[in-house]
Amino acid sequence: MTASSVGPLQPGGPIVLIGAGKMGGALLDGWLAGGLDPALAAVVDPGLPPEAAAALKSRGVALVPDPAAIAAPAAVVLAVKPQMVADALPVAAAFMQPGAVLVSVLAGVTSAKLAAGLPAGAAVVRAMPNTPAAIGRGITGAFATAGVSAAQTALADALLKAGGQVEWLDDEGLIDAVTGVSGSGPAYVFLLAEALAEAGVKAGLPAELAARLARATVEGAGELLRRSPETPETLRRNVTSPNGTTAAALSVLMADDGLGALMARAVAAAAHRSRELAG
Ligand SMILES: NC(=O)C1=CN([C@@H]2O[C@H](COP(=O)(O)OP(=O)(O)OC[C@H]3O[C@@H](n4cnc5c(N)ncnc54)[C@H](O)[C@@H]3O)[C@@H](O)[C@H]2O)C=CC1
Ligand SMILES: O=C(O)[C@@H]1CCC=N1
Repeated sequence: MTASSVGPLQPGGPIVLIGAGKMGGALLDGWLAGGLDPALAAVVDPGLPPEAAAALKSRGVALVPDPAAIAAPAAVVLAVKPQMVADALPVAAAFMQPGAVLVSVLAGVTSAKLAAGLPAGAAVVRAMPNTPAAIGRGITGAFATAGVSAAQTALADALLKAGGQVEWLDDEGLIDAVTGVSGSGPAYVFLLAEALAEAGVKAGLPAELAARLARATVEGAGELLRRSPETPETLRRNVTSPNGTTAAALSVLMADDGLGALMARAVAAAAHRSRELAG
């Protein structure tokens, strides 16, 4: 498993996005911000709110219900809910002309299940991004099936990298754990901000002040982690005076039944659900 190299976003043909909700929309934003010609982006999403559809059109992105309207797509990106895959996969299949690569971001839906609904021999990449992709700060785990060419892998890499870092996986089975760590992970961090604010209220702070303190603390710690060469452990130790206040808090959080055990259970539950969604 290696981090991929940086490559320019040169699709060499239209990119069809099926499902432009939170994740698909974040990816599309990344492609456009990364310089993708809007004329090369097409969206299929019958459920898009009118204002979202109008915003796409005003950016020059076509809403395309008809596969015949798109000549030789380079990639078809599938970003509907896993529960909608039976409806959306035939739509994707209709756009999958020879040479196109399907990139799926669906949690739990295996490449074998995707391939079974596509033209024989279709190239499939299974990916698990996360919502910080909306600001180019996401991280994606991706797996390319055997039929994906080097050029198609490079295109998928460039499309996913528009949302941040990409880690290519040698084993599709790792995607369930990737989902538990980074796919779902932003929610854990947002929950930390919520829980810290609630704890502040319980400790006597006004709610709005507690929310501001908690939010800025999560933001600041995340940014420090980003900019510092130090490990999370060293940064944690830097906060912790011997026998001080942080040590008192960490004796709770790092107890045997503390955050480590809780996080392990949470990630295992997400990975288990990902395997369940695979059916
Ligand atoms: N939201 C997240 O943090 C992440 C989501 N994912 C995956 O991304 C996928 C989408 O999730 P969200 O964006 O959160 O959901 P969402 O509900 O925001 O977006 C799904 C979109 O698909 C559209 N859609 C439904 N049926 C369709 C069809 N037959 N044809 C075309 N479009 C159709 C809906 O109108 C909607 O706009 C899921 O499979 C999820 O597992 C992956 C990583 C992170
Ligand atoms: O909750 C979910 O199922 C999706 C996949 C990872 C993040 N959101």
